[in-house]
This record gives sequence, structure tokens and C-alpha cells, in this order.
Amino acid sequence: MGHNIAFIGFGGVGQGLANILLHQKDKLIQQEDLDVKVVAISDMMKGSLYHPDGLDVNLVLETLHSTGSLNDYPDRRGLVKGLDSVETIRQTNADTIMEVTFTDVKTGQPAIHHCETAFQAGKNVITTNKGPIALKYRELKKLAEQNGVFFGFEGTVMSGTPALRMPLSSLAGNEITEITGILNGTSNYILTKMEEGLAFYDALQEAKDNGFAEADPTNDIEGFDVRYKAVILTNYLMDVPIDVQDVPCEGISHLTPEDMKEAQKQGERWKLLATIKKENGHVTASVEPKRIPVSDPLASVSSATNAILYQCDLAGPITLTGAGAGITETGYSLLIDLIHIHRKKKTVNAY
Ligand SMILES: NC(=O)C1=CN([C@@H]2O[C@H](COP(=O)(O)OP(=O)(O)OC[C@H]3O[C@@H](n4cnc5c(N)ncnc54)[C@H](OP(=O)(O)O)[C@@H]3O)[C@@H](O)[C@H]2O)C=CC1
Ligand SMILES: N[C@@H](CC=O)C(=O)O
Repeated sequence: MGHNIAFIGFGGVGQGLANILLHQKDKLIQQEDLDVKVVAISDMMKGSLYHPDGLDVNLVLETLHSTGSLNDYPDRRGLVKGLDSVETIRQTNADTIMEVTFTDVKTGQPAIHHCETAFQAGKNVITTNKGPIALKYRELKKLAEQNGVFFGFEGTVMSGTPALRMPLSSLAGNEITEITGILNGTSNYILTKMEEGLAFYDALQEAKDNGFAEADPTNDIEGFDVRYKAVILTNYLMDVPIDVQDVPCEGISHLTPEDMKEAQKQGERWKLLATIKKENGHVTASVEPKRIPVSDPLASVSSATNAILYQCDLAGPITLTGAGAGITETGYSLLIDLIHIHRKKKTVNAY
């Protein structure tokens, strides 16, 4: 079964999924009966391509790597260049929009507008962009439902590690009363590297080079990215409305290698933690760096790996550990949602 997708934004994560699709095409057709066609890509600086019959993904990636611009993709009959993001959403034959532009932690734009435009045009949205979910989850969910389309955002928390779908499906029937997590790959990478003696900004540069950091890494090191993730978890898993400004937030930018050594001497480690507690239907959440004993399971979570502990009323504490950031891992999170839409569509068609 064919499925047309369009990328809005084509940075690390978008290219990550494109690479996966290139190499897993046959497997997806054989195992899932899912034949994904990339029909359009629209990126702010790199340019924009649309072909209703599909783009050659290999050639797209090669062109981008050799010239840095999509405008150098060879012309052929039917190819349209230069559509902006909204035109790409409205005017192409994509079934699903992959919204992978940068996360704006103040306004959530232009990603919120991209999601609204897609839903109004009857198209599914899959995104790793935290802005729309942290700031407008309920409104966007309603709009998607009204238009009978799917809204996937698994990768907004812990990239390809199923921190959102796993508790809702596999822990169904439990009430989650508390969540504690290391939820930012960049800051955990920096803390780990500082323990090994690297300076803060050298470690941050490595995180950027690895594709973990946000376009504006202030969001990683000042805790704003984790604050968004705490809001997403609360709204989605605990079903309690909470606003970003309700979550006090402190980052790691003031910590030094000396702080790491001092903690080590006391048998402790610094970790940037999100803590969410639900009591009598009311939720409190906070983000702050804490010193935790090295014997704490979260203390051994290092580098860009993240971990989340769900305190469940029936199952007790359940911990999930895995990648919190990364190009392939986050590209994969988009694929999880795409397969999910496709399976749902197949089930509906079967009746
Ligand atoms: N990297 C990771 O590990 C993870 C990232 N995420 C989230 O996924 C999203 C993508 O991340 P990543 O790929 O790393 O980020 P990048 O900064 O590498 O890519 C974002 C792309 O979006 C483009 N863009 C920005 N605004 C627009 C617009 N209005 N229209 C079209 N394109 C636009 C940028 O264009 P240009 O640069 O050409 O101007 C850039 O190419 C972000 O929201 C991020 O928070 C979530 C989980 C993990
Ligand atoms: N910049 C983020 C990317 C994933 O959300 C991080 O480092 O965790």
C-alpha cells in the first residue's frame, strides 16, 4: 500500500528518516506492506522540491551532501521547485506531513501553524517538534480528530525510545502517579563528559557535532527542552492540563568540572532531572539539576542516553532507558508513527 509523505524542514532528523527509508524500503514493503514515497521536501534555507510521483531519495541526499542545496536536484518533467512550507502542505499529494523544523520554545511557531494547516487540509502530521505538543496539545488533538486524521509525536520525548506509546499501551490500567526522568541527551552528554574532565563548551560542541543539540542549544543547557518534555508527559500520560509556565526550571549551565569532582568525592553524580508528581488529581512538575547517589539507577545513565521511571499504582516502578537524541534514533521515531498510521489504516480498510 502506497503512502506519500512530505518533509517540512530537512535538517538532521528529516535526513535521518530519509536515510532509513532508503535502506529499509524493501523490508517495509515485505513486512508491513508499506511503500513510502517521499513526494516533497520544503526547507527554509536548503530549498524545496515536489514531484507527485515521488523524489529519488538517494539523489536528494547525494545532491544535498555535494552542494548543500536542494535546488541543485536535477530537473525532470513534473518537478516543482520553490514551494514554501504552507504551499507544500496544501498543494502536494502528501498523505502525511513530517513536521521536523526547529523547536521554538517561546511560541511553538511556525510548527503549530504547519500542524493546523495540515489537519485542515485533511493530512496526518507526524512530528518530533516539541513546540506544538507542549503549547497546544489539546487544541491540535481536537482539530486532528475533527478532520479524521492522525497526529503522531512519539519522538518528542526520548527520540526513538517509546516513552509515550509504551506506557499508554503496555502499562494500560495503571495510574501513573509519578515520573522521574533524565530527558535531555545534550545536557546528560555534557555532564558525563565533564566528569571525564572535558570543559563545558567543548562537551557542548561535541553534542552539536553529533546532532543531539537543538538549533538553539540554550534550550538544552537551560532546561527549557526538558520543561517542554515534562509538560508533554503530564498532558499525555497523566491527562492533567499543565502549562509550561507552571514548571519551574533550572538548567546545568552554571555547573563546572569542579562540581562534578566534588560530587564524585561524596559518591554522587549530577543529573538534570524532571520530576512530575500527581496527587489528588493535581500535578506538580519541576526541572532541576540534582546530586544523586551513584547507587541510584539513574546515576549510571550516561552520555546521550536518557531514562524515565514511571511510578505505577499497580505495576510499581517501571524504568525505560534508551536514546534521548540522535539523528537515526529520532528519524526512527517518525517511522514508528508512520507504521502505526499505516497499520491503523489497514485495520479500518479490513472492515
Ligand atoms: N536532533 C535530535 O536528536 C532530536 C530533535 N528533536 C526535534 O526534532 C526537530 C528537528 O530536529 P533537527 O533535525 O535536529 O533540527 P535541525 O535544526 O537540524 O533541522 C531543522 C530544519 O528545519 C528547517 N526549518 C526551520 N524553519 C523552517 C520553516 N519555516 N520551513 C521549512 N523548514 C524550516 C531548518 O532550515 P535551515 O537550517 O535550512 O534554515 C532546518 O533544516 C526539532 O524540533 C528538534 O527539537 C526531537 C528529538 C531529538
Ligand atoms: N536536543 C534534544 C533533542 C531531543 O529532544 C536533546 O538533546 O535531548
